[in-house]
Amino acid sequence: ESVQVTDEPTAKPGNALPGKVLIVYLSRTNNTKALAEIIHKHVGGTLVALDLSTPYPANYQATVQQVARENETGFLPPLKTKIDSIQTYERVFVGFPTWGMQLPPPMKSFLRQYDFSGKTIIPFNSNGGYGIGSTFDTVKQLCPNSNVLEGFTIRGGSERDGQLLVIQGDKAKEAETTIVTWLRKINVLK
Ligand SMILES: Cc1cc2nc3c(=O)[nH]c(=O)nc-3n(C[C@H](O)[C@H](O)[C@H](O)COP(=O)(O)O)c2cc1C
Repeated sequence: ESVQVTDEPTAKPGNALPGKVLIVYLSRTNNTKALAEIIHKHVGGTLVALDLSTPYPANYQATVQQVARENETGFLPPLKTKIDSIQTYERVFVGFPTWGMQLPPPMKSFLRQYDFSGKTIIPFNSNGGYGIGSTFDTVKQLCPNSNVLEGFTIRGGSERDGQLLVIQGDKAKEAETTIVTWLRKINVLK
């Protein structure tokens, strides 16, 4: 089962808007997880890692090939993670890497599995240097009755080139600064 962490923001308490927040992220090499933790520090809420019933292979190339097949066939991998009382959340942050220039299949599973009507959806992304691809557009397509806010994207690792967790140390501090600027711009932080 995934670990769920619920608490108030640790940074500048009182600066986050009222309303229950859920932060759900998919992360293989922990770059997107680092972004999720920064958001959680400032906004609070419930932090949840998206885990699969059957994890992807450890091997990178095997994973790339499996994801390509899943994208071609529209296969939605079953999730181990279950969210209790999703209807109680007003704002849902969804974090994911770019995989094959698309939204990773497990995040497609998540967005298809629950009803996000009337909620605010806030995407965030890390990628290997090729950008968001179609990921943000797919989030909008899968949440037609939600208010999807401007997303956040940053360069993360490049597993293909042996770069795993990059968003740490000075890079995590830089990411925090740009994330806080973005959260203010989209009016999630005062
Ligand atoms: C299966 C797979 C496919 C990927 N495809 C892309 C891609 O199309 N474009 C890109 O910029 N990065 C791609 N990447 C790199 C990841 O987006 C990047 O390393 C990201 O920071 C990983 O996030 P994570 O550490 O949270 O797993 C891919 C990585 C994996 C594992």
